[in-house]
Amino acid sequence: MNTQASQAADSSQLILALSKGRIFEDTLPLLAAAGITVTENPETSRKLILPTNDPNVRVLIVRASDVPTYVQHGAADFGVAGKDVLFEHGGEGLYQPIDLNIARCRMSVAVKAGFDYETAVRQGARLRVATKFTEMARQHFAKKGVHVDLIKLYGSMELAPLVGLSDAIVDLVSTGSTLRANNLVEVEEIMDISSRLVVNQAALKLKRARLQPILAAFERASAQAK
Ligand SMILES: Nc1ncnc2c1ncn2[C@@H]1O[C@H](COP(=O)(O)OP(=O)(O)OP(=O)(O)O)[C@@H](O)[C@H]1O
Ligand SMILES: O=P(O)(O)OC[C@H]1O[C@H](OP(=O)(O)OP(=O)(O)O)[C@H](O)[C@@H]1O
Repeated sequence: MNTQASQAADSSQLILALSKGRIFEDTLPLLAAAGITVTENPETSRKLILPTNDPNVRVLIVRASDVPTYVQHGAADFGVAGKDVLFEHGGEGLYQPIDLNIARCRMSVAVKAGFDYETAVRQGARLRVATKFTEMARQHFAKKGVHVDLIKLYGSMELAPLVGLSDAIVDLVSTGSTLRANNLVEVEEIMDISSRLVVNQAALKLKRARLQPILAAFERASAQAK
């Protein structure tokens, strides 16, 4: 077992997986409610394992889409991940007790202004859809009975319809300003998105005494923030 995984396996140690940016920022107040302060800032530190005020609690800084993988394999005991990321991962090996109501947005279909999406769908056209969220898109269009060719991208999805790579995109929308700035319009909302706490199923049993007060504090703090 590697060092991180063996740290996670030590029942006195708790390892939390977080991504930099909005999830890290929005999780800080929840950690504070559990009496935990992260003592280094991932925006300025190059460290990937951050200490906290509690010598038994450490934070792993990972890509947002990698959080479920670290927790599933027990390299982290718990983590915070968006519903979008969990949907793509599938949730295997993860206990998902709490919707933290942070990083709220929605998953939507968007097209270039002027593209008649409704007519294309009604006429049974085969649509080219660019997205990072291929599982979400696959299920959405299968449910609607729309034939699609999915084009996997890893970011800047908004560009695809502008340069003729796709007819539509499936992406996250919050204020809508990225769509507006790129002359795109939202034509369908697929689902509301927020982030959830995810816990390794073995850690939940073996470290229940350590985890339970933290889960309870997260639950109280996220309910207050609603
Ligand atoms: N504009 C937004 N407003 C609110 N929440 C958002 C927004 N965009 C994404 N999110 C949520 O925050 C999560 C983390 O987003 P973030 O931008 O930090 O990671 P990412 O760059 O999409 O992931 P990766 O690094 O794995 O490609 C997303 O999975 C989603 O649930
Ligand atoms: O509706 P808005 O408020 O404009 O937010 C939507 C944007 O937010 C996300 O990108 P993000 O800011 O996370 O950038 P990234 O995809 O490069 O990480 C998403 O992929 C959209 O591009």
